[in-house]
Amino acid sequence: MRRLSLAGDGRHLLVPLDHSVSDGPIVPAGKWDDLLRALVDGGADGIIVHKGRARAFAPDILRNCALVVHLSASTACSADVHAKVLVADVEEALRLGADAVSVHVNIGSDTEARQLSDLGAVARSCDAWGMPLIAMVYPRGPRIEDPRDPALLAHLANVAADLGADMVKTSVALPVERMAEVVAGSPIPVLAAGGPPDGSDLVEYGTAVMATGCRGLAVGRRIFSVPSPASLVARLAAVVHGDGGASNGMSMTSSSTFVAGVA
Ligand SMILES: O=C(CO)COP(=O)(O)O
Ligand SMILES: N[C@@H](CC=O)C(=O)O
Repeated sequence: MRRLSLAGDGRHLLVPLDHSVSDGPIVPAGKWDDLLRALVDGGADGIIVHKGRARAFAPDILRNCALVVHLSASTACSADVHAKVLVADVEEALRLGADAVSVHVNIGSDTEARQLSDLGAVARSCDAWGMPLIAMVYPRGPRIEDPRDPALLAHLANVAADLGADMVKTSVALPVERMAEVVAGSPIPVLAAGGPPDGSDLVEYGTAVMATGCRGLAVGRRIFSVPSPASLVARLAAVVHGDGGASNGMSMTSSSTFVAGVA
């Protein structure tokens, strides 16, 4: 777990890059190494990728940035986009040099039961190998009325903890201040997933989220779609690791037609 926090303060700035499976290319194929270098230079604590992608970049590119191998997948083309399935296992992640693995569970989806079973099985394997497990547990599907409800999100954090995850990554409550209730109800550290739902300033949002007691941020498209990811990551890393970040005002304009938007 220490490898997931460069400052050793138990806080984490993770950059999920699993969108290439769910939604399509996030940057041109030839730009992946540049993106990774920018994230590392900016001070990201870790990246989250699928197994094939982890094989595709130079092993030394991450230096002391942690590698989290994501074990779940679904695509936007699916009849049920919320039906995540396991596409890799802990042993494969170990062979790739992963510092942790992540599993995605959509609570409230039609396939929730199978996804919970998958999380339990991966947790068992993580326990056997001493592999840290991040559970991405989201309220998504036909039975979810308010995906930003703090009580619901606290329930999800407990699902993650009780099934054996070391950290839970989930949606942020609205209003953001009420994320403190989720954190207070969670036996394990909570990572806030995604950027502000209204598309507002990411650094200000991250500051407000960290103030609720979240142990870190996991932000993908609001980072990889800006022209200068390194400087944005540096500002977010400062927020996460404690000095509150530099001044706001960086352009959040998307640089391309690749995956963009907010969670
Ligand atoms: O956690 C995430 C993907 O795994 C969040 O990604 P975004 O920040 O792009 O919404
Ligand atoms: N983990 C996310 C991927 C990017 O948004 C998801 O599958 O929904």
